Amino acid sequence: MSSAPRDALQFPASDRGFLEAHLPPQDGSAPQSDLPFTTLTFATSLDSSLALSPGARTVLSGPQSKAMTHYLRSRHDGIIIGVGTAVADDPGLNSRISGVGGYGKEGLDGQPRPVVIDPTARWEFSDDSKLFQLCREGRGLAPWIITAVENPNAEKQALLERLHTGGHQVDWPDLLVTLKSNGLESVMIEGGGQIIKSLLSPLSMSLLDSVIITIAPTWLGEGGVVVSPARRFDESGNAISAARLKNVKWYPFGEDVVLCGQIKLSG
Ligand SMILES: NC(=O)C1=CN([C@@H]2O[C@H](COP(=O)(O)OP(=O)(O)OC[C@H]3O[C@@H](n4cnc5c(N)ncnc54)[C@H](OP(=O)(O)O)[C@@H]3O)[C@@H](O)[C@H]2O)C=CC1
Ligand SMILES: Nc1nc(O)c(N)c(N[C@@H]2O[C@H](COP(=O)(O)O)[C@@H](O)[C@H]2O)n1
Repeated sequence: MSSAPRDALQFPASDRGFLEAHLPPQDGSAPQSDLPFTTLTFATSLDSSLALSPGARTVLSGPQSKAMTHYLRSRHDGIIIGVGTAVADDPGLNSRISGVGGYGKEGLDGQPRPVVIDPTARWEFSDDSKLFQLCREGRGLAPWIITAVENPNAEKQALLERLHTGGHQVDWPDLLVTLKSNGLESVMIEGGGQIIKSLLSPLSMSLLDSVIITIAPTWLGEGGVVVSPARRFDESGNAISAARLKNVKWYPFGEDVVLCGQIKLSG
């Protein structure tokens, strides 16, 4: 066993139990599907903001819920973010839980595959980008980038055309099926605001198996990156809620509260 890097996080077994019902099953009991087990997870303020402004990396999670997020990362095969998040945060997107590959264990076992949705290839990554540093240091997997490149080969072009349904909107079912067929049995989607809004649309929300949200006891104030799905209306034109959770459980976690549930699809 190699020694754990200094940024290794502890997430004790006593804290793991409550999450189990909300995570991809480990015992092979997942139903047969072309889709991966998909978890939407992010941290929000009391005024539903993910960050102080679109370009600002903002700490919301306290130490325990941050460790929880890293544990969630170790329990999924992939992490999806939008290019806005990649540009704003220069994120690492690895799991820094002690005992995971690269963190006290040889190899990269338990490390999720970072997947960046970047339709116009505007993320200007370099050797210094955190994702690439971690990969070189054996502490994370190399990212996959879902993009439209200028001169793709025929196979890649066909894939991109299938995934993009017009504008820059990814076709979520196609993307998820493609990720599963490339070996990702489970994915967690971290954000940011636009990606979450798109997933919570009526056409996409049924793709979510689990929702795990950290709520931090702070208001970020006006101008934040707000999570607010598009308004929905009933047949009479009256506004109805855009999305709602069922089977809800709340867990106090340090100063934060972690909300777990599933998307309620009807009623
Ligand atoms: N607190 C938390 O847990 C988290 C916070 N964040 C924060 O969120 C902020 C970033 O959020 P935001 O600015 O909304 O950016 P996003 O990460 O949501 O990325 C937005 C971009 O992704 C592309 N995109 C969005 N939706 C789709 C879609 N349906 N199909 C295809 N491409 C799509 C578009 O790229 P293009 O315009 O090029 O077409 C869009 O501009 C950052 O400040 C980050 O810190 C992020 C994750 C988690
Ligand atoms: N769970 C959670 N809590 C917060 O307070 C956050 N700001 C985020 N952000 C997400 O984590 C990414 C950064 O990850 P690394 O620490 O660099 O690995 C960031 O890009 C968001 O996706 N999440």
